[in-house]
Amino acid sequence: MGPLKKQASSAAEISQRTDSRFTNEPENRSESFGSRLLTTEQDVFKHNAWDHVEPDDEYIKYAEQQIRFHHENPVPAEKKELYNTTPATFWDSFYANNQNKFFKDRHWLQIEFAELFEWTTESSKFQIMEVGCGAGNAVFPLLEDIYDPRLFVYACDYSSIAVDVVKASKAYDQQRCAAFVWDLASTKLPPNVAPESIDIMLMVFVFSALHPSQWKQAVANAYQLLKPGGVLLFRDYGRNDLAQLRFKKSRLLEDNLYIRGDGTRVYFFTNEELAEVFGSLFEIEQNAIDRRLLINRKRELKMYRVWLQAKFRKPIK
Ligand SMILES: C[S@@+](CC[C@H](N)C(=O)[O-])C[C@H]1O[C@@H](n2cnc3c(N)ncnc32)[C@H](O)[C@@H]1O
Repeated sequence: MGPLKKQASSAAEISQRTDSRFTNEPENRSESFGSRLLTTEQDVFKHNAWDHVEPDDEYIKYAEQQIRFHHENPVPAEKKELYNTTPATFWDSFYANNQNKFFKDRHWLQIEFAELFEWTTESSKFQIMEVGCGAGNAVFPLLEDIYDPRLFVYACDYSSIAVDVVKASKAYDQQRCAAFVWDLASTKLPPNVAPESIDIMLMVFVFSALHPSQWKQAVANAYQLLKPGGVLLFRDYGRNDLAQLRFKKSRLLEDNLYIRGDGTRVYFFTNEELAEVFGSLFEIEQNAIDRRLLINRKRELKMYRVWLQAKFRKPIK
């Protein structure tokens, strides 16, 4: 029997999945990756956004120019260590300032990651774990949308303030979820989660906060926590996303790794990198680019957003 769930959101509800500084996630999406297609270039300034548009030559030139500029103006050498030694403290300050007011709820999960809602299990439990849960913008919609008593959700983050925010929510129910501090790049697994016990792991805009030297450990941790046959659902920034190109000087830490104004790190991935990093342990079920062209109609400006979405399955031994 599948989980008891609230039915797929209405168009109005889906349109609530609006932008945030981090994601600019598509609005009004009723199917995977959106469906407003630009068929003739003459139409481009008729709407605010188009799906699946490849960048034009002008943008490609702009991208190359910006990346060159970033390399000519990196983070000053003496500051690099600060950002890499205690990255969680910057997220702590972020949540101390913003609490749960920053991110929008991730209601698009029902469309992009239907696995979260369509499971069947013979066992008495179905366990979902979100790593980098932030203020709970994925966890709480999941708990609300899936009523099944067999569901248990682990929500962890390396920012203890984020975890406090989750625990302080009225929707936090200890019978149905557990929030705790854990660093995805740690060499130790979380003591309260049994190895090979997780059915689905969710990583939404968290992998980009790691330093590339931490990727291998993070992937190994995810692999160890997932059940054989379990799946890791991934969404994060893609290479040459507008958020990358817009960085000013003194923000580039390393190739494609930047420091935001608030000190948090962000990396911009390619599909090839994901295939290399996850493919060594996981079967790749999806490794897709979600592109969206945003239009400033008044200024006739084109802005390209790029996200990567992937599904990595732990093989059954
Ligand atoms: C951009 S926010 C996304 C939050 C949430 N996933 C969402 O979509 O609303 C990234 C989150 O990942 C957390 N994070 C970054 N690196 C982490 C790590 N190594 N281990 C655990 N959490 C981490 C940050 O503290 C932050 O809460």
